Amino acid sequence: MLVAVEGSHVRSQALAGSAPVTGNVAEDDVTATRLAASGKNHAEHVYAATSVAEKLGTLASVQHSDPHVIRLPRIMHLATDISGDLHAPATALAVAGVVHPSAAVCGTPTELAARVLAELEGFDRGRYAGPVGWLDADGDGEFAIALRCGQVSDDGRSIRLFAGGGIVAGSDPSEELAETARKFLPMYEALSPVDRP
Ligand SMILES: C=C(O[C@@H]1C=C(C(=O)O)C=C[C@H]1O)C(=O)O
Repeated sequence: MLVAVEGSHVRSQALAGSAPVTGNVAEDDVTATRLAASGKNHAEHVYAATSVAEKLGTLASVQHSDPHVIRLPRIMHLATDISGDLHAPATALAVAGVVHPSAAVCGTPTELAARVLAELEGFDRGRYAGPVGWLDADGDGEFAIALRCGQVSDDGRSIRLFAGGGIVAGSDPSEELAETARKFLPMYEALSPVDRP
């Protein structure tokens, strides 16, 4: 979740550092313990959490939890909850505009990382990692990052899926590729012609 604003209260959850979920609880428990103890994943996570806390810190007095593991159906992540009270009234949209893009999707420092990615990636990210959410008439609302989605071609005959991962010193290219492939699974399943109950 990128940002939620309710009155003067603001919160965010930074996710970065990943490991597979198999559905075997005992195996996943071991993986979660390893993820929480992994120096490389912790370093990656700190970049993401710090970037959110710093950006939010320009608008609010913030506090944050310790990193903890959250499990999704196919993947688990290190998560840090960040919250605070806004110094001055701001809408959820305005806060999202300040916090996005965080290091989790763009790298850090933001401007330099965005420039380097534009030079090196060799393709247009399109709507990758765009914030989506809602906003009410008072400015309260909630925005999440639309990650691991796809864009249907103009002729409606193909879809291009996007997913990525945080690369830090100590990242192993083949592991990062496997992690990125895992991030596509929900979309593959949603798009699969196989009937599911
Ligand atoms: C960059 C993506 O995901 C982000 C990167 C993660 C990671 O590298 O561990 C985990 C969660 C997201 O904050 C993506 O899915 O494209």
